[in-house]
Amino acid sequence: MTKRDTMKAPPHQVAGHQARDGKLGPLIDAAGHFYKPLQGDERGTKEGAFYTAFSSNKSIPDHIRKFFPIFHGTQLLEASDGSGLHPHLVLQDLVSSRLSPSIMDIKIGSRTWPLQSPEDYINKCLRKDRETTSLSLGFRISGLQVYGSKESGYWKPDKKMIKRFSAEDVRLVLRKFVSSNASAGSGLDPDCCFASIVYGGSNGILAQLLELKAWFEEQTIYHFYSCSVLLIYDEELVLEGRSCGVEIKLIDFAHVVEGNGVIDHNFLGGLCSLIKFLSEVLEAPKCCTTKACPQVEEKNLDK
Ligand SMILES: O=P(O)(O)O[C@@H]1[C@@H](OP(=O)(O)O)[C@H](OP(=O)(O)O)[C@H](O)[C@H](OP(=O)(O)O)[C@H]1OP(=O)(O)O
Ligand SMILES: Nc1ncnc2c1ncn2[C@@H]1O[C@H](COP(=O)(O)OP(=O)(O)O)[C@@H](O)[C@H]1O
Repeated sequence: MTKRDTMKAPPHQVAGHQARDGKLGPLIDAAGHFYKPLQGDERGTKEGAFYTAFSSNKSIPDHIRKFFPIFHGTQLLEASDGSGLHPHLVLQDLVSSRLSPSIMDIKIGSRTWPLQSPEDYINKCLRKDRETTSLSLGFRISGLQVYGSKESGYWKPDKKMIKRFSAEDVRLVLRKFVSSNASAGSGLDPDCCFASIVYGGSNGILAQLLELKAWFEEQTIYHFYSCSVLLIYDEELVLEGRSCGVEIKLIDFAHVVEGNGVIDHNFLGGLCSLIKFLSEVLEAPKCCTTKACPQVEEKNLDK
């Protein structure tokens, strides 16, 4: 059996290029590695160069480094599209240790392209920024899945639907992401059962985003265009009242450029906006009364 035979497309990928229908996309192995193929043109090289420089940059504090996937170098592997050997970034698989992960990919920044990009690329990105909430909110949802139950599986809206999300849809989806009744086509008002444990608390997503924001208020090394924050939690752990599986991670560094002593206002602005939206969910949680959230209540009573 070759190494490629033991690999598969990531079952929990929520956005980006996918290894299906003979296309080039990421692969995972059973040892917890996520292999991202270097994209053609200069994007792959740029992302590889970013990971290499970032990994050895001593000025990155550990409490910030933990928000980035661990980088294990590059490897030549049989590509998912059958085109033969292709260089892949070997990254930490951020979700392999989870049973039923709920994940959201949020592309940060009202501008997703660096100033020095070619004109046709700028036009393409500008169109997407205008058609989505990037320009109006400073971020856009690129993909998501929310775990429902063994029976209902995941709510994973398709790409076309996600691209049409308005600001109001984003508000709703951020509530659904932490609700126990967020299944497909569910017309129910999201119960936000998990909001306080996933978004709130000292280890929750808001606290982590604020830690990241504090770094962005100071760091002038990099400007992160078209980079995403992944929000990840595992309902199994949250139902046990544990916030340890709640994480944010930054991914997608194909368009990172040098900061040259200037604050990354574009990323920082998007981050502040996202923080505001999540705070609003917590301020009006409409949840976790005994009635609305029996599962959490039962577990807590058992303790
Ligand atoms: O190729 P497309 O049109 O699917 O665009 C990709 C984007 O998909 P989208 O349609 O915006 O959801 C894709 O976005 P997501 O990761 O899916 O949010 C990336 O922006 C990708 O850019 P790169 O790999 O970072 O250079 C984008 O690839 P490039 O446009 O840079 O080739
Ligand atoms: N290290 C990782 N571990 C697990 N999943 C990942 C990792 N990196 C990316 N992903 C998944 O792949 C998707 C696309 O990743 P991304 O790096 O943005 O690729 P692309 O450049 O094709 O847009 C993300 O939305 C996420 O679901």
